[in-house]
Amino acid sequence: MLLRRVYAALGRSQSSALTKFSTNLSLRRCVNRTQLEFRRTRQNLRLPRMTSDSRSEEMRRREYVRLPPASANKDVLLRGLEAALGSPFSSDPLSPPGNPMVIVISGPSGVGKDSVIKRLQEVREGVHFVVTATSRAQRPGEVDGKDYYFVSKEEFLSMIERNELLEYALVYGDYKGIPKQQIRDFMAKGYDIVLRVDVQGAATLRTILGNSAIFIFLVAESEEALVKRLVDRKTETSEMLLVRIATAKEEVKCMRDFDYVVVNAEGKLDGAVKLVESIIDAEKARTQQRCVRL
Ligand SMILES: Nc1ncnc2c1ncn2[C@@H]1O[C@H](COP(=O)(O)OP(=O)(O)OP(=O)(O)O)[C@@H](O)[C@H]1O
Repeated sequence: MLLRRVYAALGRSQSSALTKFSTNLSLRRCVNRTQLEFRRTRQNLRLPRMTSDSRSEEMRRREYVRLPPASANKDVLLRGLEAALGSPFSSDPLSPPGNPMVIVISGPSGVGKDSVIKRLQEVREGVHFVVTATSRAQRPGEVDGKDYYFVSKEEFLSMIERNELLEYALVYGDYKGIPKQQIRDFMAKGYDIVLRVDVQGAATLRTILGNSAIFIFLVAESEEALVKRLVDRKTETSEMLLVRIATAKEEVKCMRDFDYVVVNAEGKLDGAVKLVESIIDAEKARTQQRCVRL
């Protein structure tokens, strides 16, 4: 229909004249393509050949729609083009609205998950880091609703029963889980959601969310760098370090199950955060947006 209008506005003679005299190669290609598409559309839709009635209607339209010359006043030219096309130009955005998304950040212990997320929240607006619910006792200095949602074991079990958790795990005798409602609430406000889980948690989330979420695997630049970082943190005993390092060696093998890998190199935290931001931006530019349903 639109192509027919264009043809009506141009008229066959003008159309071929445009093709003949256009020195702009891309415009010529565009015109050729338009003509080809018009022919194809006609064939695909099996549009009826013009009857004498429809032909006279086209003739009438050609008389009414007189395109102003390109040298005309811009407003006049725009109105003329709109009239020829039969509808006003819309100022609505042409790109799809960037859906709020769920970003799962995982990686071996000590790689810098907390550091990257903390920095990401400082430099980027519209990102909500989901506060995990836990049945663990509150430690001095921890803030309820900021570090964790502290709930009793009974409360946690009833949350499981009511299917209120996206994923949960029993870690050293304490429950930890991701409340679904918090994700729904913030997504409804347009926030992108960041989840921080260990590698096993990420595998569970992949089963639940499939490709609707983005999975990012954080790594250090080398095994040696990771070990040094863990040692420097001075939060683990030698035995705990041994377990964490052995686990990390296994976890790195899961990298291929993730969508992206981001290197958090020594002293280059901002570089890693920038790359995470670029991933989010690129995902927002996808023509086929991921869509999380909980
Ligand atoms: N790019 C970096 N360069 C140097 N040190 C870093 C970098 N990123 C993080 N660190 C440091 O490494 C240590 C571990 O970081 P962090 O606690 O964020 O890791 P994590 O992956 O959240 O660990 P865990 O899973 O054990 O909680 C911290 O002392 C942090 O300050």
